[in-house]
Amino acid sequence: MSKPSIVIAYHSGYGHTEVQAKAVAEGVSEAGGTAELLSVANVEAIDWELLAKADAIIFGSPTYMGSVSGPFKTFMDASSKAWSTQDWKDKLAAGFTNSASQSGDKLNSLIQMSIFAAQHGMNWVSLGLLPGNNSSEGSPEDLNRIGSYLGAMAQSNADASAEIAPPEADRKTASALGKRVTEAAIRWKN
Ligand SMILES: Cc1cc2nc3c(=O)[nH]c(=O)nc-3n(C[C@H](O)[C@H](O)[C@H](O)COP(=O)(O)O)c2cc1C
Repeated sequence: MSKPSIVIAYHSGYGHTEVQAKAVAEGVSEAGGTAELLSVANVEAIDWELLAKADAIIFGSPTYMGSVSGPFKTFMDASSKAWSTQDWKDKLAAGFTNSASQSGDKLNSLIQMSIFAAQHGMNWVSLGLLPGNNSSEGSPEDLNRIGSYLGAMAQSNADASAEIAPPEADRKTASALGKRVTEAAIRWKN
């Protein structure tokens, strides 16, 4: 069986969400998938063919003003052409987001992505990790330290560069999402 093709369609204004996207890609490769990083920053340059051929699409956006970023929303709206022909129907989907605050209303971005995937007839894959850092035994180094279920969340201090933010725990959480989607895609293809 050929390797599942997983496209990571993301926007990142200042590089932090791109770090998360690259960590997702690492998880995909580790689990035996082919990861393609696709920036959607320029809607005119999006490779729609690549998306149409993927087994799974993992969506990623920073949370800006409590929702997905403007460029990511432009990509969502431009995908209405693929929606009209149901190009992405029955593919797997998942999502990740990053913002400065611990919450920062990141959940809203993941909800937007999951509804977007449903409109395309896709099957949403959750994060599949228990929450970390939620007991006296926990620590900020825990996997899923922010305690998300719908997708992978990351938090980047507003004054920290993408060299150091988001921190390692959030990068590992993003990799775990890439791994989970790839494993699901292998089962889905069988
Ligand atoms: C226009 C704008 C709006 C933002 N809104 C939020 C927000 O609603 N919640 C939050 O926690 N952080 C917010 N932030 C902070 C970003 O989410 C954070 O800096 C993130 O790491 C940026 O990711 P990027 O480097 O991939 O663009 C906002 C930043 C910008 C530029």
